[in-house]
Amino acid sequence: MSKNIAIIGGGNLGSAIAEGLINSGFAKAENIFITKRNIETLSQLKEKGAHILNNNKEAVANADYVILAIKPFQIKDIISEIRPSLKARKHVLISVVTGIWIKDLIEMTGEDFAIVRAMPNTAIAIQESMTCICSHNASEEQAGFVSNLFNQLGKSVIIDEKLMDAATVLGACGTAFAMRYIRANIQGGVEIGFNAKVAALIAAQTVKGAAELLLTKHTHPEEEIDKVTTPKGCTIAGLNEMEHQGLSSSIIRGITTSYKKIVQDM
Ligand SMILES: NC(=O)C1=CN([C@@H]2O[C@H](COP(=O)(O)OP(=O)(O)OC[C@H]3O[C@@H](n4cnc5c(N)ncnc54)[C@H](O)[C@@H]3O)[C@@H](O)[C@H]2O)C=CC1
Ligand SMILES: O=C(O)[C@@H]1CCC=N1
Repeated sequence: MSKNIAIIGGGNLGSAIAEGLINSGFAKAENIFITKRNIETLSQLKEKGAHILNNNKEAVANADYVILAIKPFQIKDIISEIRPSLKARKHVLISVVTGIWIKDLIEMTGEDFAIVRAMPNTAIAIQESMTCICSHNASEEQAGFVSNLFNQLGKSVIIDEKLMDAATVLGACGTAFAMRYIRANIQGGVEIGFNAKVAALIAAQTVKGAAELLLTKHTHPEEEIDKVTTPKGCTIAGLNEMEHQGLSSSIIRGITTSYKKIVQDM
């Protein structure tokens, strides 16, 4: 029997999850119940056959798995609103809300629920997310279902909840960090002769190819670098200059600064 999935909050992430689940074939559109206060922007999902609602309780009542994809400041009110429709032995709650811990969710729902925290990134829109997952009270079947769900939307890994802030920085903020690296390549590419469009294509596909090498061959980055660097050649000259200017150090410091910001704010 196919499971019904409610997505509470059809914004950037919520609608991308719905789209990815339908496009991958993991869920039929008719098994998805997605909510938003103003449902007009969800018309594409409606055309595909998903249930578009502005009633969270109705979505929950129809679902087995409930994905919470709203902003952190909204979660308390929304859980109070849907709480009467939640049934402990029926519903599994999946929160992608940044900085909301399982203990916070238990305070809002009570002890009896299977609760999953997931940290995806915006590449979920094209089924290329990296999603870190941890769970509480979930049966093997429920945890397996959630892992399968996120594996349809990219790759997933199970982590300890204490690493969720670190996952947010490396996996979710990481998309922005990678974009800035690509942007710098475009700027450099224009300075050495390409127009911006061609420079953007070369920069993005080169970064994609480099990432695919590591994911496919399971090699260490330095092993791949050795294959590119001709002795006395231009690659090592450029790389060493980047390191003299602090490339690795600035990335490490950016990551640890983001991490300190999350830990201090939450
Ligand atoms: N953007 C990112 O890179 C990542 C975001 N997150 C987390 O995911 C969550 C959602 O993020 P986004 O999709 O980017 O935000 P968003 O603002 O695009 O989506 C939230 C949606 O919830 C809807 N909403 C507001 N009140 C509602 C209500 N009472 N009932 C139903 N829907 C309601 C809003 O209309 C909006 O469409 C946030 O908690 C964020 O921290 C997690 C990982 C990465
Ligand atoms: O910048 C932020 O706070 C959020 C967390 C993950 C991505 N965006």
